[in-house]
Amino acid sequence: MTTPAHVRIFDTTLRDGEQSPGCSMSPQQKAVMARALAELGVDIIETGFPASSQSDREAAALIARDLRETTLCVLSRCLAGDIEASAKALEAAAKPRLHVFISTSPLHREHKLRMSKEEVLEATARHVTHARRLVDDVEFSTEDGTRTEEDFLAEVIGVAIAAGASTINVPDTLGYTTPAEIRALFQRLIATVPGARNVVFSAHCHNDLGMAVANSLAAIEGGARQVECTINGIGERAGNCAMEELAMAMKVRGAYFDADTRIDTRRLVPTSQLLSRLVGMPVQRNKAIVGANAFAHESGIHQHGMLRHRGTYEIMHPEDVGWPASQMVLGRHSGRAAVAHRLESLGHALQDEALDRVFADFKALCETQRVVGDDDLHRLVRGNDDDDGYRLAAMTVSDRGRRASALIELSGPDGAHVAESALGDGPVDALFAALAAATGVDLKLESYHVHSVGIGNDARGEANLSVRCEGAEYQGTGTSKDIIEASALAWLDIANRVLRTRRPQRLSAFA
Ligand SMILES: CC(=O)SCCNC(=O)CCNC(=O)[C@H](O)C(C)(C)COP(=O)(O)OP(=O)(O)OC[C@H]1O[C@@H](n2cnc3c(N)ncnc32)[C@H](O)[C@@H]1OP(=O)(O)O
Ligand SMILES: CC(C)C(=O)C(=O)O
Repeated sequence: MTTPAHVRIFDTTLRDGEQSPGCSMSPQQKAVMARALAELGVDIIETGFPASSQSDREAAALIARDLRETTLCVLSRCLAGDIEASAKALEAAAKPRLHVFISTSPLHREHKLRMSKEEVLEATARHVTHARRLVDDVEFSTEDGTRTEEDFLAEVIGVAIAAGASTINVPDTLGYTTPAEIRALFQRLIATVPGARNVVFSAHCHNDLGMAVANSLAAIEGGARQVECTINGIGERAGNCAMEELAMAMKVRGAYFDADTRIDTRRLVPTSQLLSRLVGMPVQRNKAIVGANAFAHESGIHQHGMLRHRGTYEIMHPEDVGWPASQMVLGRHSGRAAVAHRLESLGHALQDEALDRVFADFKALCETQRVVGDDDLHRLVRGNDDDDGYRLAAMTVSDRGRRASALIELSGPDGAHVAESALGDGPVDALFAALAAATGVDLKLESYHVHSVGIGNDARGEANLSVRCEGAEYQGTGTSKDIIEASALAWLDIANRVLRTRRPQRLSAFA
């Protein structure tokens, strides 16, 4: 048995990731993120581009004081001023790396740099040599390398190695290559460039065609022993190779790649969530590994399989990436097995006709409600002898003046009416405050989206809320021609469920 090759994880969330529009971080935010990345087990952290801003210089210094075990890297163009600014920013680092890059492709040479091949070769030799005089560990990148003539790419890399670079990064800057191409490119470069076997080859793949992770894995197959990636795949345009996906692919398919990383995969979800909070960019629910749906199962056939053996529909354990557990979400696609299982775990061991009746009611409820929660199931077991909670009777929302105001009237559970008004920072804020005052339910809003469903005259606004209340998470939906009313209905959808959970549960007629 061979020992799996170690692939270094070079995290560029704080440099290329930060180039994602709207994702700039302050030096303090970067320091928090850098610590999380070190705890995650990354080998190298690229903290920024010192020549570009005071913030990047401060971040490099702040992180250098804090992290003594991780290699800290900063980026520079082939310009003496950039390299000097980078070396200065790295002064406090225990393990500094200076990263120098230049474009090599014909398009970039001609239109961007306006340099000939000879000038690119000369700049590479001069600036890598300069960087090496200041810092021992120098990485060199051939920007747009995968769109470069291969013989010229090999020549530039040879010059960089001769000048002292110990890591050679070949970026797929535009996310243009394919797995087969990049695998073969790395194999040929490593086999033919003089000195290539004495340095570490690195891949830096962008996601313009959605292939960044596949291309990075293929580069590893081709001999790359460093991969540059970001948390949540953030980065320029469609982003960079997503570290969580790469690390889990290498863990789950370890035998196939015969290579591993030092990533503590149980920290992937917390680190992803930290970044999402720091840059204010939510992770899409269906994102592999770290998306909220990555281990959630809704359809009956899958839930039935999962109940028999989780391996039927899961290739990894949610706990291994930092989620507490898999989720069985009950909705329109769920079947009897999952509903019966959930009912049983709630103390309602129903069978035969009793289960048939509750399951039929469950399916009917799913026609109007996307997700059916435990309180809904309790209610279905009891039969619909209960009231349906608060209903919206009237609503006036005004956004004139300095603060918005809302006046709402609800018909209450016992037929009584309740009216409340409130001010807020905007119409929805005022509306939710009035609803909270009227129902006595305090919902902590986590996300709020409104979108249109249907087309033409049939179009309606659908509001989706995610909230926390009394230690539990809830999702609510409301639909109306008026998006403010849809928001009120979504809010009441949740509040009524919260109120039901507060009532003592009556014994099930069927249990
Ligand atoms: C693929 C990548 O991710 S590359 C890294 C991208 N990151 C950044 O751009 C960091 C943020 N950038 C900045 O703050 C600014 O662009 C700065 C400070 C770097 C430069 O600002 P400015 O001096 O105003 O230049 P500007 O951004 O307009 O143009 C870039 C210049 O760098 C030159 N350049 C680009 N890459 C390189 C390189 N690798 N080596 C040498 N020069 C380069 C361009 O040719 C252009 O030069 P010119 O002004 O003489 O035509
Ligand atoms: C500068 C290099 C490493 C880069 O970010 C790219 O080419 O995408």
